[in-house]
Amino acid sequence: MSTSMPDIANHTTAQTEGTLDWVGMSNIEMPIMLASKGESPRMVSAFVDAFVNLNDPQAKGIHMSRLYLLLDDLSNNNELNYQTLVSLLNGFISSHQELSDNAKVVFNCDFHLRRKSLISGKQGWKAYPITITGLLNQGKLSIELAVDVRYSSTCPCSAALARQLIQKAFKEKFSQEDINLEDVHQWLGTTDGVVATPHSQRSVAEVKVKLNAATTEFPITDIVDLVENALKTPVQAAVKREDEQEFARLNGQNLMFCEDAARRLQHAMNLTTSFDDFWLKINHLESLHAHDAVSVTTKGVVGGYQP
Ligand SMILES: Nc1nc2c(ncn2[C@@H]2O[C@H](COP(=O)(O)OP(=O)(O)OP(=O)(O)O)[C@@H](O)[C@H]2O)c(=O)[nH]1
Repeated sequence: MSTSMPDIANHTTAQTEGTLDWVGMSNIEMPIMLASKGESPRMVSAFVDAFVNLNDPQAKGIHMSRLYLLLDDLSNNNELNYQTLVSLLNGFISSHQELSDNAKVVFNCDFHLRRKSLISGKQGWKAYPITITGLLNQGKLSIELAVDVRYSSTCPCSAALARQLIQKAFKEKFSQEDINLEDVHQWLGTTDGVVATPHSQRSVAEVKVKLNAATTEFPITDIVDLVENALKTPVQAAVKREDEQEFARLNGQNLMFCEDAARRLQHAMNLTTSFDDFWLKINHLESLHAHDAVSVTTKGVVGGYQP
């Protein structure tokens, strides 16, 4: 049956000749069983990009269906882990002999983790947007994991300005003679006592790492833990009042410009040897401004990530 069908990709030549860096499909929707370090494999709803290069300047095109079916096989019969990702890339190339020698696959999804509340012992789900990218370029394998971690940042400048107003209100309210501990304590518990509050903002740390050859599992939870421990104020899932109060304390004790957050993370990332390279982008979605405050840094590897 299929022999009588026109096969443009095989039997036609290019109208205009030329090689192409990447040809394939993007945003393929697929459930994927994702394996990651320390977690049981779980089904994620992924958007996948699959590419090979087109080396033959005269060939009409690549065979999209072959890439799709290799992905579909992974989705149906296997789990996505370091080894199956490498096999997939090899399969992309071996299914395109004479046409391609480079392959790339990108998986985008949310990865859900149970996270503990700060004090109350409750737990809740948090979704972390992740991207896993596999690249086979001139035989060289490169696997990258990107994770977005949301947190809260309170502006140190705003905090200092608020403190100044609080000090001023205190001087206006009390004179040397009539300071009474109970009165001051009482007054501090009113909005007149804390006359100004600093602004804080929901913030996003975008982290990309190059996994090194010794890696056998995707270290998603390790990266999330590293970022959240360094920044101290991750957004929360289940929150009772005691958790909210602790969150307020942590915000007050971890005042951060976007530069502070980037340096904290840079320091934490430099302490681990698990990654060949890293790239960080800190986004403070300002509540003072309608624009964001942003900082970017990398490990500084020669020939590695560029800011
Ligand atoms: N290469 C290419 N294929 C496309 C594009 N858009 C849609 N397709 C379709 O992708 C389908 C699959 O192509 P192939 O993988 O070559 O399909 P096939 O010839 O049945 O499969 P093989 O026998 O394995 O070569 C074809 O029906 C193409 O028309 C495009 O922009 N480029």
